Amino acid sequence: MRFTIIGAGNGGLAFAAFLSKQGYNVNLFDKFTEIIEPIQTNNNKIEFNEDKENYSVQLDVITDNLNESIQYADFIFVVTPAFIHETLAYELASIIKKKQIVILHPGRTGGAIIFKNIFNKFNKNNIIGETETLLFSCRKINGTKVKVYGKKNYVGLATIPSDKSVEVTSSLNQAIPYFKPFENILETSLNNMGAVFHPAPLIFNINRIENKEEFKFYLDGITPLISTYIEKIDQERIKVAKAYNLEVPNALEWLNTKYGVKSSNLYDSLQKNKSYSSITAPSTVMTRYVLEDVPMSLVPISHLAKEKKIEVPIINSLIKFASDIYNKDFYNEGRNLKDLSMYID
Ligand SMILES: NC(=O)C1=CN([C@@H]2O[C@H](COP(=O)(O)OP(=O)(O)OC[C@H]3O[C@@H](n4cnc5c(N)ncnc54)[C@H](OP(=O)(O)O)[C@@H]3O)[C@@H](O)[C@H]2O)C=CC1
Ligand SMILES: O=C(CO)[C@H](O)[C@H](O)COP(=O)(O)O
Repeated sequence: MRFTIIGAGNGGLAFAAFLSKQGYNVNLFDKFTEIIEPIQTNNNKIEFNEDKENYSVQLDVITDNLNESIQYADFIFVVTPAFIHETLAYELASIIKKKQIVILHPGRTGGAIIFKNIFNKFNKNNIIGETETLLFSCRKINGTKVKVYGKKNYVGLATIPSDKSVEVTSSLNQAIPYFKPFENILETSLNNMGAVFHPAPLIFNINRIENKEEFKFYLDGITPLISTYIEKIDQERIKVAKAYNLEVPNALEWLNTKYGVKSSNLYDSLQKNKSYSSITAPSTVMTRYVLEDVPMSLVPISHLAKEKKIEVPIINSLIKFASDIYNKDFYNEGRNLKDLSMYID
């Protein structure tokens, strides 16, 4: 199996190193010269660190040429914030080859639909998959090194068409044995925990971020009251999932299955999650925690609710609040997933 990874950021570097270590052929693409240059000048070598495991690998190709990067790939992993999915889908649609499989790590809410609709315009029938979240909790600590704070026990993966989820997951698991087939992309999309964990704490701590205060996002940024608010967002997400006949875990259960954290309440569980203990708050308010997770996560969840006439007042008020603070119209700029029903057979 040959892999192309799009996005040499935190997750892209982690996947590239993980796969290269096992001898897989990996091409890494990023559009920004300043991102790829440090790796090129390091002789294509990147470093992976997780706990006591530390290794260095040499990538086959690192490039800012998308066409070159995908030439021989069986799997194309998109490991970027969801706000560039649409642009990327157009770029890929014109050059992708038959049988190449695209996997979004993650799709956030509805990423695979965005890709599928754009690929359809180009008469491309490639399988598109999306995961519920990124396998790794990780950060690049310099231009060539990634630190992995934790790996989920497993990550749900679904494809369009949905009857390919099992086959794609089992192929991928030969290389990365952490994926579990989900029913369809509605299940991955409604298990999007970024929607639950990211925007609210970010907004409630925005003054600290503007003041350049360094603090731990999950440990210090989520206090008991903020945690209670997060649970309300989570309850609305679960209500929406129920309207689509889907049972999704609540945030507490999710932390337990993904990270093995055991606790009776969400605040305590977030505090106890070792994978979260080192994650610092973003250094700027222009962060994916809002710019990705409001328009690409909360907004499509809100649209899914509207479709089923489900009330999600807290999610809607958070979208409005974030829009007012950021002086944007996230609701209208975000994903609306009006074609969803075509893809959840
Ligand atoms: N990192 C983590 O622990 C987790 C991440 N995720 C999700 O995984 C996905 C990937 O995350 P992560 O790897 O951390 O993302 P990064 O922020 O590291 O971004 C990945 C790559 O995309 C590039 N990028 C960012 N913005 C743009 C843009 N506007 N145009 C073109 N390229 C851009 C980045 O470049 P640049 O560096 O210049 O911004 C970077 O090279 C996201 O959806 C995220 O929410 C989910 C759970 C955990
Ligand atoms: O458990 C997760 C939800 O997707 C992430 O791993 C967690 O949110 C940490 O990653 P980040 O804060 O970088 O998104």
